[in-house]
Amino acid sequence: MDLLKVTDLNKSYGKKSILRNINLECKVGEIIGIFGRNGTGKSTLLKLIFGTVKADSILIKVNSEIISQKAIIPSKKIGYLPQDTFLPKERKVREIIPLFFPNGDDQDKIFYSPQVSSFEKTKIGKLSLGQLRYLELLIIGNLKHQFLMLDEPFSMIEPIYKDVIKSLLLELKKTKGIILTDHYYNDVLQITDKNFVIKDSEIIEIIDKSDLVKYEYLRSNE
Ligand SMILES: Nc1ncnc2c1ncn2[C@@H]1O[C@H](COP(=O)(O)OP(=O)(O)OP(=O)(O)O)[C@@H](O)[C@H]1O
Repeated sequence: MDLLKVTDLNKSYGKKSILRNINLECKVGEIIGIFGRNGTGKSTLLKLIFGTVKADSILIKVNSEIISQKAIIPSKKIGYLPQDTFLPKERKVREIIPLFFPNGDDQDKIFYSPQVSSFEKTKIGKLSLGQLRYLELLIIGNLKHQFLMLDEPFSMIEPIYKDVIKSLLLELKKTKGIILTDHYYNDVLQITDKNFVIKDSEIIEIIDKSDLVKYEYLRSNE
């Protein structure tokens, strides 16, 4: 199984240490959840692994191959779902899909995915937040990357689409490794294989929800 290994990751902004001595691994077939209070560095961690924020130090390996931060995007080994939408509002869904997938078979995979026929004629700007996030995940998830960094895939999503997105992520993990962060911890914990919390710039593996209380992400274990 392919393995993404991040070691010796350090990031500061000015004198403020955001992430210190972070080591993290993700295998194809795994979904890893990252928790942490606002501003603890979750988005920064994903951007560092995707290469769009420069680290003070970082070693990224896919299997035995070392990949510099600059080489990550061209390598097409790691995909990234940003917190904010990246699709143009004025275009219809069915116009967008061929822009990402020139090949007809690849396009069909998206067009025939659950729910897509119900909104393929809609403009991106008119989609519900759930439809939009699901479409973004379908696009990112069907590109060829072995690993995906997903920043808040469930944020503001209505329950029906949360379930559609969870099913999609469980399907994607059969062929990819996924690292995601989201404050919707119950949804995250339902689909993850391993979980971590970032606290005081360090990353700590957690076993269950009670650890989220222990590390002061949650107030009580409800
Ligand atoms: N370009 C930047 N310059 C200076 N500080 C920054 C910059 N980007 C992020 N930060 C700081 O780094 C810290 C981590 O930010 P980050 O967005 O990674 O947090 P987060 O854990 O994803 O938060 P949230 O849960 O609110 O999304 C914050 O204190 C933020 O203010």
